[in-house]
Amino acid sequence: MTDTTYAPAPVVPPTKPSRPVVSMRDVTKLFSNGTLALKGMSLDVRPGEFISLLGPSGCGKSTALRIIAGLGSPSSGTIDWPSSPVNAKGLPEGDIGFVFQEPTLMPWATVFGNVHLPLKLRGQGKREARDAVMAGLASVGLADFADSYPRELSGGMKMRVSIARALVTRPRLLLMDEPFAALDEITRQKLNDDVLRLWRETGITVIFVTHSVFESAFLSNRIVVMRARPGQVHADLSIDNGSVRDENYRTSEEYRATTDRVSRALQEAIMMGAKAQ
Ligand SMILES: Nc1ncnc2c1ncn2[C@@H]1O[C@H](COP(=O)(O)OP(=O)(O)OP(=O)(O)O)[C@@H](O)[C@H]1O
Repeated sequence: MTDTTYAPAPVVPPTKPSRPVVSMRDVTKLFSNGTLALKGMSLDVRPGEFISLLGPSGCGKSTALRIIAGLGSPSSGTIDWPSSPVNAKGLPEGDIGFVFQEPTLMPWATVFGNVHLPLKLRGQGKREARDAVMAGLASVGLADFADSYPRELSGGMKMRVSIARALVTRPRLLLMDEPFAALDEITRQKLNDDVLRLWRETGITVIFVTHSVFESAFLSNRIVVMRARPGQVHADLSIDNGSVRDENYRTSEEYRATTDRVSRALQEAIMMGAKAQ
């Protein structure tokens, strides 16, 4: 008879289920012109996720993002920000950064002035905000351009300023609505790398709207594929493959397999949207 001693089971601390950053429940959006932009959309966004909303034109990606930002309200259903302080209107206060497709910089203000704006609106003068603004500019590689004006910058640099401005208040949630769609491929890849680095360094939660299978598969650990007529969630794909998303990943078999999987889901979504027409 052998005397078998078993190693004690490792003690696994009970994981506290973290509250979602955003919780959408059965959200429908009917615009006054009769367009049903979203129907029955439910989505729980967990802390630290990088989610892409991917889908054909008109499937309601931007509408969903605006509702998540508190910039639009659902016609029915609910939207909650369970982890954020909310103001008297029930909207999350200062906890969400938004980056649009256009950098929307103030042309008359310097790069410093543009990034300072959200802090200025909170009552912080230049001197008080200086460290935060300069740290924000350094995080996007633009510390040397603080005194430049937007007209002196390339498209990619303007977008970097826009990202620094969105992050300067240290929001918990960053919403990005096709931020790189108008940029050339090389600049876009560089900015994809930068966004991933910022996501890793800050632990921020990101929701990223895109039309691009390749961009979504490179960036996200979860892809919500939407379909149109009416806009709704078609598939919710986990892309958490543990791989480091770097230059090697772009040419890896794993990335190719992921883009195939995402492409198939998108094709299905497009076909079902077309049938519904
Ligand atoms: N303010 C509005 N009033 C009326 N209809 C609207 C409004 N905003 C969006 N829509 C419509 O709602 C639907 C969803 O639009 P939305 O912009 O959310 O889609 P999207 O998936 O972001 O599209 P795209 O990829 O082309 O930007 C579309 O049919 C659009 O025309």
